[in-house]
Amino acid sequence: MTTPPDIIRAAYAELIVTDLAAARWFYVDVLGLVVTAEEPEALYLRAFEEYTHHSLVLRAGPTPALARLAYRVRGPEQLTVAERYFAGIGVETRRVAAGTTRGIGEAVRVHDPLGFPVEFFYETTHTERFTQHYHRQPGNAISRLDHFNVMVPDVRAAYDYYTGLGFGVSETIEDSDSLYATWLFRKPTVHDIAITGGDGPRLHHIAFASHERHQILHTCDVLGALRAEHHIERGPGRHGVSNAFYLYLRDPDGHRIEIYTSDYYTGDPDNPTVRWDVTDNRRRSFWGHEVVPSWYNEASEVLNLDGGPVPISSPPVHEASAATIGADGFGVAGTGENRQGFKLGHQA
Ligand SMILES: O=C1C=CC(S(=O)(=O)O)=CC1(O)O
Ligand SMILES: [Fe+2]
Repeated sequence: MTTPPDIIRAAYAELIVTDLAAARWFYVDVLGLVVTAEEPEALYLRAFEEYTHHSLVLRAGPTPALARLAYRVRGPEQLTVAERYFAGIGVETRRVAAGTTRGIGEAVRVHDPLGFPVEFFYETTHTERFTQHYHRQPGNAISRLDHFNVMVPDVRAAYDYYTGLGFGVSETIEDSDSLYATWLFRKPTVHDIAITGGDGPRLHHIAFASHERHQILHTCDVLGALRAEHHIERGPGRHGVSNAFYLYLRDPDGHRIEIYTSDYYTGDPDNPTVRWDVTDNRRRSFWGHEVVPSWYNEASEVLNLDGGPVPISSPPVHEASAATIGADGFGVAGTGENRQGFKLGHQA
């Protein structure tokens, strides 16, 4: 196998939204993201600390979906490295010209082994960093994109794929015979990508980071004041995994967005992996709050490199799921066509 591309970090995502005006209200008016560029069918948004052209593209389309996850690589020469690596593992690989996405240079796009549309790029149009433009920043100012979270039927296969790309493993949720979830990084924080077990390939969420917990709490107050509290899905709260203070929102199309702060540094080569037992009810919510079932079973479809939907498959039903355990939040009673609803794990 050839050398993998030198990935720096999770850099941007492109989401398909069915009502661009409604999405603009959510991401710009409510969350305060900065509009770098605006077209009749697309918005290019960035957070206050970012100087690359965008970290989120919202593109109008018929069905809500993830069009692309994009990682920035360390230099233009890494595009050829990426082409060779992904061709070597036998996945569809395409080089696209500069400007295929506004503000992004030449890039390599792949339909990765997990079924996700992923882009690797280096060149990007620089924009003004608004880090100290406090006069522009709302009370819930978001600083930067932090990570992607993807839902896949085979967590172990995703773990192997991403560690093969040179990602470090910061945390896991596991028991003696299963890996339920894992968090992997290239930048020296807890993760650039998290893997959640479930029907997939689907996008679980895109996460942005704020500097302060009060900025996250302000988003909750803003949504309450606007009578838009239904956009709050889970939290605010403190994660066990990552230690971050979190809030999960659903945008007008149902895409999940996390706002997150206070995780930790992982940049030393001997950074230890934190392994959570799946029955530890503090793993997802450190204060023991139950996780709402929608967080475990709803996620966004993904598109292939031609913009068509990618078929979804289900994970094998874990024998432990037949019991009511904290098997990562819920067990699925029964099997096959007898699958019942979901059982929430017992909160010890
Ligand atoms: O960013 C994250 C950090 C922690 C968690 S969890 O709910 O604590 O597992 C979920 C998450 O992947 O969104
Ligand atoms: Fe997250």
